[in-house]
Amino acid sequence: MDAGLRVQDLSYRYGAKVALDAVSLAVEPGRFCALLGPNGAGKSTLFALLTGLLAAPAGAVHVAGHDIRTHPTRALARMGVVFQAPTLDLDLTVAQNLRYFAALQGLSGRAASGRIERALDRLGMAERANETARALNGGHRRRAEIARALLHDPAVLLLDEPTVGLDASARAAITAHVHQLARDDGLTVLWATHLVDEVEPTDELVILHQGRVLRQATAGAVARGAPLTQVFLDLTRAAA
Ligand SMILES: Nc1ncnc2c1ncn2[C@@H]1O[C@H](COP(=O)(O)OP(=O)(O)OP(=O)(O)O)[C@@H](O)[C@H]1O
Repeated sequence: MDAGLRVQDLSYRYGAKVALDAVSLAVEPGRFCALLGPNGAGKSTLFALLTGLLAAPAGAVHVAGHDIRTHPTRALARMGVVFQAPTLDLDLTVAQNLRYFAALQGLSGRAASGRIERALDRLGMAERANETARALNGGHRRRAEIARALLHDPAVLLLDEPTVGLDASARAAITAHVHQLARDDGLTVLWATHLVDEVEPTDELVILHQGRVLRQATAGAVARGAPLTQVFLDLTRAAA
């Protein structure tokens, strides 16, 4: 079974506004793919299509081999999602937040406890399980959300600008954790961002601008020895 993520010729428009124009990309298991685009590039629209919140009139999405259009339940069962807007209940503890989500997935009792423990451990959050979400800093809240997205053991993890609003050290820690999840656990990761410093040279890189894919290769191959920030600015300016 193909555990990766495949997007083929995906297009979407809001009225007359074209938000995505024939976008294709593929991410293999164990790979971290940065979807890099300036504001308005179409990243959130792409995420909405990948998660079934919007339906694409054209194109196809396969999650771990399952077509989101014909087998949405199977496709979504293999996907973990961290949306841009925070969604923890601040009055609950970290563990309670995760237990609530586990219950929605049909997991309870010892099975849920084991998964919660493992997921928190993967994000370096085990010792914070009994703190309320409100007591956590922004970085730890984000890590709790990522742990929650891993509870049902997805093959594909989508994160939509997960470091928005975090300070530099929290950003670096979260970016490193998610790279490690791809590398060590074989997760397929799609990480949307407009911040070039979150991309490592060996990452897959998809540069999205005004709904179109401008480049797709490893970050090192896209940069070709130049600073990636400059390459990104030059590409998006030239296509403006
Ligand atoms: N509901 C909507 N109605 C009309 N246009 C929309 C709507 N949502 C998004 N757009 C437009 O579609 C394009 C893509 O927007 P989208 O939010 O997907 O980009 P983004 O890359 O996620 O941007 P950001 O980084 O600012 O979140 C933009 O030009 C945006 O103005």
